Amino acid sequence: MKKINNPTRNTWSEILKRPTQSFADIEETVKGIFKEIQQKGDVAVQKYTSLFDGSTSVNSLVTKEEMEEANALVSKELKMAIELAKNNIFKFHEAQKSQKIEVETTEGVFCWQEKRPIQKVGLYIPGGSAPLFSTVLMLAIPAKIAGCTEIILCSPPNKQGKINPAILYAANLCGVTKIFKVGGIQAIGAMTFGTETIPQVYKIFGPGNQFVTVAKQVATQFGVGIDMPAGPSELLVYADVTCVPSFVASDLLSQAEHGSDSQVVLVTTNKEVLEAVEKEVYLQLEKLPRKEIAAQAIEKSKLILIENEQLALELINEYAPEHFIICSKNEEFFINGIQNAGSVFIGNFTPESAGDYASGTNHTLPTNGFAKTYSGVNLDSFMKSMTFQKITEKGIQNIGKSIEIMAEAEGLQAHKNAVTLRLNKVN
Ligand SMILES: NC(=O)c1ccc[n+]([C@@H]2O[C@H](COP(=O)([O-])OP(=O)(O)OC[C@H]3O[C@@H](n4cnc5c(N)ncnc54)[C@H](O)[C@@H]3O)[C@@H](O)[C@H]2O)c1
Ligand SMILES: N[C@H](CO)Cc1c[nH]c[nH+]1
Ligand SMILES: [Zn+2]
Repeated sequence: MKKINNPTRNTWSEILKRPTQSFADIEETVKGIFKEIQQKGDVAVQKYTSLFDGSTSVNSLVTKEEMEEANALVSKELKMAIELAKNNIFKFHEAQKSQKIEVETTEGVFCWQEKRPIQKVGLYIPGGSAPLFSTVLMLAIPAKIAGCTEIILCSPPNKQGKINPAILYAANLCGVTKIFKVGGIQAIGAMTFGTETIPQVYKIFGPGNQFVTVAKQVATQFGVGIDMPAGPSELLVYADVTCVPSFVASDLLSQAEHGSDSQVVLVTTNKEVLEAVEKEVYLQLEKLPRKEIAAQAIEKSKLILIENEQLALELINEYAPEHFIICSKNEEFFINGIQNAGSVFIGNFTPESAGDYASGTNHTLPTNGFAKTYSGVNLDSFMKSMTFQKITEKGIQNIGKSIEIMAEAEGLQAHKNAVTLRLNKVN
């Protein structure tokens, strides 16, 4: 872990750079694969599934038999754990439903806003390095609550052409319509353009590695919506003397183990805290089954000692972490001051893993600084707001003159006429 002592502000952006490849590094690869998918459909998808995932299976659609097999393979214990998580995620997202907003802005002028589900959605479930069946819950539950009618799912197969049974079990439990054994850039391309087998969708959701994330960003150039860039996991912890160093270390390692390109950062004003956490990280790392992956992320991670809490807060807002843990006696200061973070975890007994699995909040969150502008997945991600208006004769009399004047001032006579004709009728 790299220790950094009181970095000056002009060094922050360099220190806080993410260890992933840039958009430009990957864009051309994505565009090449997308072009082939547009031209050759399933054949191109199969070619890249074989190249990147080593699966030569021809049929990408998961069959009823495969679903039944998966159901039998998932243990009762795991099914019960999934049930608890599902209930909490459902409760939190169901509560995000909002009411129709209706306002009579001027007498006789009625404006209202209502939400409608996005009809066709595609969910991407990562499966390259770990089968993230928890992500199925995070995406399919709000999609169902929103009322999306076509919910398809893509996830990479293993070399035997199979998807992890827990992913299939969770998908079935949450009402996913169709599941396809396709991952990476080729999955995003297939959902963007549609193939003979995989339907085109209106919006693509879900996290993934840097290839998936860039592919989603490129997909927007072809008219598909995306939730947000949700790439390699990140965690920033602010800790003071009230923290438990072993807890902090366990949180840092929890995100480091996602991938060698994960990024974890500790910020503190206390040298002893910094050293105690560092020691704990290396102690715990030794015992992890995914030690090699986590070690690569830890090697690039940062331990930042900073002068005071105000500066710490400014640095954290500049970094805009996907996950932000606050372990401080001044937690209110950080809660009130945090402007840019995907999801915030407060106190010694709130591990980030709780949000990853079962507390109820969504774990599909913006990375790479996108927390400055994007929200994490929530119920509204699966809906659009539509506005409506109805104007009475009295209403057009009340606002018509203003519209005529404004239209004339913009030089748009036809706009003015649309009002004048009506005013002539009612006056
Ligand atoms: N931000 C979030 O909300 C969030 C949530 C969960 C997971 N994640 C992140 O998701 C990621 C999951 O990554 P993963 O790799 O395990 O699974 P993945 O499913 O995202 O990616 C695997 C796919 O990547 C493609 N691929 C691999 N190497 C390639 C190459 N050289 N060129 C082109 N394509 C290639 C393959 O097609 C493969 O199917 C992790 O980085 C994790 O941190 C983020
Ligand atoms: N931490 C990930 C989001 O960055 C989500 C996840 C799923 N499973 C475990 N973790
Ligand atoms: Zn995680």
